[in-house]
Amino acid sequence: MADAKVIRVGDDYDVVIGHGVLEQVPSLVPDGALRVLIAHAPVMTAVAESLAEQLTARGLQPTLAALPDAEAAKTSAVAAELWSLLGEQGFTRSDAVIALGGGATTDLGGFVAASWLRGVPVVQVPTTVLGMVDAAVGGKTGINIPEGKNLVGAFHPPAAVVCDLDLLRTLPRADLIAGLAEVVKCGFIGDPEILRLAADPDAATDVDGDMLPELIARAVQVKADVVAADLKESSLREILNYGHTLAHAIEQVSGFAWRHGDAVAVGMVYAAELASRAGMLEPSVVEEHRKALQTLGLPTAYDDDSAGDAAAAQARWEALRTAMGRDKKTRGATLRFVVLTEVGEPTRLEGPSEELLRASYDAVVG
Ligand SMILES: NC(=O)c1ccc[n+]([C@@H]2O[C@H](COP(=O)([O-])OP(=O)(O)OC[C@H]3O[C@@H](n4cnc5c(N)ncnc54)[C@H](O)[C@@H]3O)[C@@H](O)[C@H]2O)c1
Ligand SMILES: O=C(O)C(=O)C[C@@H](O)[C@H](O)[C@H](O)COP(=O)(O)O
Ligand SMILES: [Zn+2]
Repeated sequence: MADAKVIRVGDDYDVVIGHGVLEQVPSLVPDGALRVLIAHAPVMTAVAESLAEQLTARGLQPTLAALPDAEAAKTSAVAAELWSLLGEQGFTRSDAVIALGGGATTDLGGFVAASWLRGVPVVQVPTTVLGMVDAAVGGKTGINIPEGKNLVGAFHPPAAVVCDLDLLRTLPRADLIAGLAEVVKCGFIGDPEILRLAADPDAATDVDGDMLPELIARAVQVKADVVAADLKESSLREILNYGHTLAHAIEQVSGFAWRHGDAVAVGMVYAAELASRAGMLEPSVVEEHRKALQTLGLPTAYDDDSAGDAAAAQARWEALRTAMGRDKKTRGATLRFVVLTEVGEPTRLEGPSEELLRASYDAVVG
């Protein structure tokens, strides 16, 4: 096994990043656990079974639960099924959950751990780039409801996060690239060196090279520094939500046909357009967003499918505008956006006018 990198989140837990680090998972299950739920993405069944064997060899009692794929896992029905399973199996407060999969799996697994007996330990084992750099780190857990994305959830920091880069070998390229949107986000909000490194798309997407682990580690470091200072998003943590106001609306309105990372890419261009039109950001930095994202193969425009139908286009905008009103940064009727004044300098834009919201949207509609 090549050297693993370990990033500590505050005084709380480690994020282990490297090839072959999956074997560390059993030793990271907190002492005192007897029963361990492995909630996993369907594609991770073989990995989950092998992990279960390792846990059994250590005297633990694993239970496997294959979740529905992707966003279909993040529902109250799936959470309720797992609560029943934990109840049937007699999981106590010293028992633990392992979430093994992409961000949807770690969000759901984390939420079940947060809510079972008001909180049992969770070891997060992300298997997508997005899960490694973002979803599994920082303790935001949650599910979707018909009214919106991530509207129910809890802050529940993990006991450990294990990012085994070997698992990325089977990840479809489109999902790998979507995960890089959150890496680019970290470049724009906190570590501009990421943007320089990510300008080489071949290196950035090579699972066996040195660049992807470097990008993953840098993005985790940005997130670790932020959540260590402001776990519950009283203020600073909002910067991790850069691009997410429109992104979550796009995901919701498309019925989750859009990948989260792809939507975040468009959402960042939208936030940059807003800031530029509000006189807070140089237009050249808006173009820098488009270039950084397009270089990696990420979308920078939203195709609203209205094909010249003005009424359909207006209805789509209204649906997105309603969904943006449910963003967690909104206060009362006031929309609040994370925007930049320059690369690496995030701030907030509060209560932009409807005209500004719409003009910036028109600038990102493909
Ligand atoms: N809690 C947070 O802080 C946070 C941060 C960012 C994103 N998120 C959430 O994360 C979710 C997006 O995560 P995602 O992009 O990982 O999507 P995902 O979990 O839906 O996974 C994408 C696809 O990849 C498949 N997959 C996962 N790992 C694989 C592997 N190693 N090989 C082959 N296929 C694999 C999955 O089965 C799925 O079909 C969204 O729900 C988003 O809201 C949460
Ligand atoms: O960790 C955070 O804080 C983030 O905002 C990270 C985001 O990338 C992530 O998508 C998060 O789930 C969004 O949270 P929400 O509070 O807007 O639902
Ligand atoms: Zn995100």
